[in-house]
Amino acid sequence: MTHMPSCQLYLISPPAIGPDFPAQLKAALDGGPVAAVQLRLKGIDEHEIARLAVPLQALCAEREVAFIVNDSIALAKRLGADGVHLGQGDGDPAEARRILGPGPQIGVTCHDSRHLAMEAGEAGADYVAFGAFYPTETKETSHRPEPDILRWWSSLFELPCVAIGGITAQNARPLVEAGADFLAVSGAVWNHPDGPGAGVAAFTPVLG
Ligand SMILES: Cc1ncc(COP(=O)(O)OP(=O)(O)O)c(N)n1
Ligand SMILES: Cc1nc(C(=O)O)sc1CCOP(=O)(O)O
Ligand SMILES: [Mg+2]
Repeated sequence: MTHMPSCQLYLISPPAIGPDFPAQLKAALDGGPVAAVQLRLKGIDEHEIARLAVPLQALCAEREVAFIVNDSIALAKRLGADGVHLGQGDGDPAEARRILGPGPQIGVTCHDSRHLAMEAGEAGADYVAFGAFYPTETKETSHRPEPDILRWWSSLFELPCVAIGGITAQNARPLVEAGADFLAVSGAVWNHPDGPGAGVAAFTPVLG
C-alpha cells in the first residue's frame, strides 16, 4: 500500500449564500473533518459580509474549525477571525501581521509561481496557496500549476501549502501525493448531489 501524506480539508464558501447557508455549513461540518472554513463572498459590501459571518463564525468556533476571511484584513480584524486570505492584490502579508497581531493565520495566493510563494513566505505568510490545478466554475482563473509545484515546495519549506481550483474527491489524489497540506474546495462540496455532508465525506478516504 502506498503511503499517503496527510492532508486536511479547507472549505471555501460559495461566492453568494442564502439564508439556509448556516444549515448547509453545519451539514458540511457533520460530514467529516474540516480544518478551516473561508468566508469568500463576492459582490456585497463588508457590512453585509460581517452580518452574514456571525452565525458561520459561531458554528466554526463551536466545532474548533478555523474561520478565515477572504480579501480583507480590516474585516478579519473587525470579526476577530482566525485568519485572512490575501490575493496578490488584497494587501501585504507583513501589513496584515502588523494589523492582526501574532495569532491569526495569513494565507497568500501564489498562482503557479515559485517566486511569489518564496516572497509570501519571506513576508510572513502562514501558508501559500497554489492554483488553479483543475478547471473550475467557481472563479475565472488564468494560472494552471502542475502538482510538481507542491512537491517542490514541500521538499524545501516547512510552511504549509494549499492546493485550490476545481478539486474533487476524484481528482485530488495527485495533489495529496505531491505534498499538499490542505485541499481548498468549494464547488465539489456545495454542489454535491447528495448534499454538502456527502461532499465532505467523499474526501475522507483521499486525505490520508
Ligand atoms: C485558499 C485560497 N487560495 C486562493 C484563493 C484565491 O484568492 P484571490 O487570488 O484573492 O482570489 P479571490 O478568492 O479573492 O477571488 C483563495 N480565496 N483561497
Ligand atoms: C477561489 C479560488 N481561487 C483559485 C485560484 O486559483 O487562486 S481557484 C478558486 C475556486 C475554488 O473553488 P472550486 O473548488 O469550486 O474550484
Ligand atoms: Mg482575493
